[in-house]
Amino acid sequence: MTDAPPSTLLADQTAYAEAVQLALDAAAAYYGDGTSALDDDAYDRLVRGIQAYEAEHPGEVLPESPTGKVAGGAVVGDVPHTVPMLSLDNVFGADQLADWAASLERRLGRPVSAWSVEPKLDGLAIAARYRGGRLAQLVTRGDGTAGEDVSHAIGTVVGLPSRLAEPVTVELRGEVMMTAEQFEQACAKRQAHDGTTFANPRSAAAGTLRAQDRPYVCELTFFGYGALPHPGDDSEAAARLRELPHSEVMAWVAAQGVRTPAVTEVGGIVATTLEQVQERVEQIAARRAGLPFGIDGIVIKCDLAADQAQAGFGTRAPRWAVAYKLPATEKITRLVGVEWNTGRTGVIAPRAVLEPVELDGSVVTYATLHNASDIARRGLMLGDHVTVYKAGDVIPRVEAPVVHLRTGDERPIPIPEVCPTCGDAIDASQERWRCVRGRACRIIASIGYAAGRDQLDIEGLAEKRIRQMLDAGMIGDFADLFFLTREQLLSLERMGSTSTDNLLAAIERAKSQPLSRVFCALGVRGTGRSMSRRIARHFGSMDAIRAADAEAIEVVEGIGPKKAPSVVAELVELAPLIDKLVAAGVTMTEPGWRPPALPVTDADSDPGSDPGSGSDVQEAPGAGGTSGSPLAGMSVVVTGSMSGALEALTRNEMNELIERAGGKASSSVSKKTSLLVAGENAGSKRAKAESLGVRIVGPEEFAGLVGDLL
Ligand SMILES: NC(=O)c1ccc[n+]([C@@H]2O[C@H](COP(=O)([O-])OP(=O)(O)OC[C@H]3O[C@@H](n4cnc5c(N)ncnc54)[C@H](O)[C@@H]3O)[C@@H](O)[C@H]2O)c1
Ligand SMILES: [Zn+2]
Repeated sequence: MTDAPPSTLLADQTAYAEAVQLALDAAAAYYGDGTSALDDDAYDRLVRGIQAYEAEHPGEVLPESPTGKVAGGAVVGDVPHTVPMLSLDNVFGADQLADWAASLERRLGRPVSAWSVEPKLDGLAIAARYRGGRLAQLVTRGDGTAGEDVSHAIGTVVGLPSRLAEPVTVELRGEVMMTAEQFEQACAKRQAHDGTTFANPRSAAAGTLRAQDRPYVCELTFFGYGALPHPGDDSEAAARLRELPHSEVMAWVAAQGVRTPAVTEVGGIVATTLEQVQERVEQIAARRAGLPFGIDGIVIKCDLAADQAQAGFGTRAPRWAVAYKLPATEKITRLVGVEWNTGRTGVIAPRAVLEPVELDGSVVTYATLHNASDIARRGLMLGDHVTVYKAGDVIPRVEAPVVHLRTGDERPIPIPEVCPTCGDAIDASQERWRCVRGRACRIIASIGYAAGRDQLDIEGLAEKRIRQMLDAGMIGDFADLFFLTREQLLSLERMGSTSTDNLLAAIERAKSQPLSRVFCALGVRGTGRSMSRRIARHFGSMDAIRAADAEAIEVVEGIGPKKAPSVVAELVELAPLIDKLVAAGVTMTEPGWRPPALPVTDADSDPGSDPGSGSDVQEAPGAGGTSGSPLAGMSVVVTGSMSGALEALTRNEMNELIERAGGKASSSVSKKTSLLVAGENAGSKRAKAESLGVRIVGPEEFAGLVGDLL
C-alpha cells in the first residue's frame, strides 16, 4: 500500500477560495441528500490541496474552510451530542500505521497491549439513543457537536431493534448504510416512482435517512461500533460499560440484539502486535470485493478503556483510533458508449465504454452492464455521469447514473435488434438475451479469433468471409480451413483468384505457427495468449498437453487446481478439432523446447509446488548460453508505446519476444520486476518502477538487449 495520494494544486488565493466553496458544497450534498458532484477521491484530493495551500499561506485561511473540522459543510442539527461525534484520522499504509502507533505509545508512555481491528463501514454515522431499553431517538453526526433528529427512520433500519435485551439507557453509535440487496431494492422503488435511481449505496443511504416525505420506504442497515452511557449516568451498568475493553463492549452490544460487524466475515478482532493488525488489515482488504456492503478502510483502536481514556480526543478525531484507508473502489466518470457482444454460449451482453478513469490501481475504460434489463432498471443514458465500481480482481461494473448531474443532453442507449455477432435474431424471452443460433453463433467469432494476428495470423479472413464459408457448408470449425480447396474458395461470391491464392498462402503459413499460438487458437477458457505460451513451454508438444491430467496441468503457473479440471475437460471436447489440425499438418510442438532437465528455481514461483514437476519457466540452460537468453530469469514489464525496431510489435508480440529471450512477461510492476521497458506516454507503471528502484529502459535500448532475437 502506498503513501498519501495526490492533491489538487491551488495556484493562488482565488483558486483557494473557489476550492473551499466547492468542498463545502460537495460536503453539504454528501452529508445531506447524498447528491455530491464529486466522488470521494476527487473530494479528498481537493481537501488535501486546501490543506497544502493553508500550510503555505497561514494568513489566508478562511474560517469556513473544511480542514480540521469534523464534517465541514454538513448540515448542523439542533440536537446536541452528549459526547462529540468525531471523525477519524487517516493512515495510508503499514509505515504510516507504525508511525501513528509509535506516537500514541509515546503519548501514553507505555506500549499498547491490545488493538481492536474493525472494518470501516462506508455509510453515515448515527447515534441511536435507547432509554430503558427502548429505541427513543436517532441523531445524525452533524458537525460533531450537534446533529439532526432523524427518528422518523426508526423501524426502517435493520439491526437496530426497537427494544434491547436489557432495559438499559445507552447511546449506541454506528454506521447506517445500505447492503447491496437493499440498494437494489431502493433503486427499483425509485425507478418505479420517478424513473431514476440512486448513484451508489452510500448516497442512497444518506438521502433515505433524511427523507421524510417519500411515497416509498427504503430499508437501511445499522452496524454498531460503540456504546456510551450518558455522561451523568452513575449506575453500575454505566460504570461497567466505561471500564470494559472496546471488544467486550461490542460483544455486549451484539448480545443486546443489535447488529455489529461480528456477523460478517470482517468482524472485529483483537490483535496484540502491529504485525497482527497489518495481517488483519490485509485480510479485510482481500475480502472487500466479496462483501455485500461497502467498506472504505479498517479502523484500528486501542482496545483497553484505560488507554482510550488517557489518549483522549483532538478537536477532529480521537487520538486512540485511526482509519487505515483503502483505495477508493468507486469513481464518477462518463458513459460514452455501449457495445454489444455475443459470448461463447450465445449470450448477448452490453459493455459500457467509459471516459477512462483510474480506479483501484488501474485505468478503467470498459465496464460490464450485465444485460439489457439492467440498463432499463438503472435508467442509464448515453452521456450520463455514472458511478463505476471496481475492487481487486473484480471486473469493473457500472453501478448507476448520477442523475443529479444530468444536463439534458443525454440520449437513450440504442438496443440492438439483431445479434451483433452474426446478425441473426435475438431471443429476448429471458433476462439474459441470446442469439437464436446459441453456441453456433460464436463459431464465426471463434474462427475469427483463431485466425487472429496473435494466434494463427491468417490474413484476409474477414468475418464476412467466415460467414460465407459457414453458410456454404465448407467449414464447421477453424481446422476445416486447412482443407479448403482453390475451387471451393473461387466459388464464393466476390472471391477472385488473387485473394484466393493469398488466402491459401496465409493458411499454409499458419501451419508453421508454434504450438503456443496453435493452442491459443483453440480458445480454451482461461488460456489467453500468455497462459497459452506458458502451457506450450511447459509441455512442449500437443501430445504432452493432451496426455496431462488436471494435476499435471495445474502446476503451470497461473492455472492452479481450480481452473485445471475445466482445461482438461475442454481439451477432451476439442479432441476431434485437434485431430483434424494434426491431420492437416499444423505444427504441434514449441520450437526450441527442451524437456526440463533440472527443476529451475524461479523467485516468482510458488515455493510449495512439487519440485519434480518443473512448473517453472524453461530457461533453456546450458547450450545456447546467455546469448540465446539475454533476459534469462528476468521478469519484464512493457508500458507505453514502442518505437524504433519495436514499433510494429503488438503487446502480445512484445511478450513473445521477452519469453523467447528467456524472460518472463508480466503486466504489472512489483518488487519482483527486473526490468521495465517504458516507451512514450508511460504512466503509472513507470512511476511505480521508479519508486521501487526497478531498472527502466527505453524501446531502443531494449531492442539492443534482445538484438538477435528480433
Ligand atoms: N464525495 C463528496 O463530496 C464528499 C464530501 C465530504 C466527505 N466525503 C468523504 O467522507 C470522508 C470524510 O468523512 P468523515 O469525516 O465523515 O468520515 P471518515 O470517513 O473520515 O471517518 C470517520 C467515520 O468513520 C465511520 N466509521 C465506520 N466504521 C467505523 C468504526 N468501526 N469505528 C469508528 N468509526 C467508524 C464513522 O461514521 C466515523 O464518523 C472523506 O474522506 C471523503 O471521502 C466525500
Ligand atoms: Zn448470433
